[in-house]
Amino acid sequence: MTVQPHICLTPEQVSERVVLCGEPARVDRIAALLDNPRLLADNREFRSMSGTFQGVPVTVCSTGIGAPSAIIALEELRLCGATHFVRVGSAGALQPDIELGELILVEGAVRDDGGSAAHAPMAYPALANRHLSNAMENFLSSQPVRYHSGLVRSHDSFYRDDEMQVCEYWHKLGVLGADMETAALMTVGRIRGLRIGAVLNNVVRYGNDVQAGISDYVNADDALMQGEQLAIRCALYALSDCQ
Ligand SMILES: O=P(O)(O)O[C@H]1O[C@H](CO)[C@@H](O)[C@H]1O
Ligand SMILES: O=c1cc[nH]c(=O)[nH]1
Repeated sequence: MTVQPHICLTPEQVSERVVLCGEPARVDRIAALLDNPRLLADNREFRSMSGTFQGVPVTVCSTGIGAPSAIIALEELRLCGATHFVRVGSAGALQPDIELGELILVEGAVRDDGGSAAHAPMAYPALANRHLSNAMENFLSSQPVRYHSGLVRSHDSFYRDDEMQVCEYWHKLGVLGADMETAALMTVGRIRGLRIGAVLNNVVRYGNDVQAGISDYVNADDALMQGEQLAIRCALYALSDCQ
């Protein structure tokens, strides 16, 4: 029985289907939608719970902020037998028509992070698994909400001196939003033969203050929490439905 060093889990505890999120507290909110939820481990940024959704065993694990810890979680969960992963994350919009609490279904990610670069040259794409994406699209198109599908940019820092110019650059190229882990998960996941999808909740309007937006999310603003709940349901339906 090998216990993985960071997530502190064994293969006996981990399901094939996993929901990933950055924030440890979000693990509890995701597990609240599972039957028979139970805490598995809580070490550093890696909090994990398990349960079932519509009869399908699901593990939920937080990855912390940024590519390095996301890759650690992904690799250790893979070594425990996980195969299908959906990231339920938050993002800042890079387009003005994306409202707070609206979701971005990620087709692929710009690899502007350092973690994925440690695993593959930059010419290698970061793409979502089409089965998981189709399942998420089926779910979202059945809901009375607006959502967006396309590219996001994964980065390593909000606090660059040229942050505004960087956002404008990717905005002009039609990228929908920014997060910090999706590109690394999709790159490393693809190399390892895993299925990776991502659905991101917009917590910052394009051009608005990132720190204020993230603070509203931390303070459980209503629209942002509704977006999160929808993203969680979307991920769980896709994981329980997808081959
Ligand atoms: O809300 P999570 O899933 O952590 O995602 C986003 O929020 C964090 C930054 O505030 C980064 O991890 C970014 O990717
Ligand atoms: O603007 C934002 C908000 C959340 N996460 C990001 O990476 N960027």
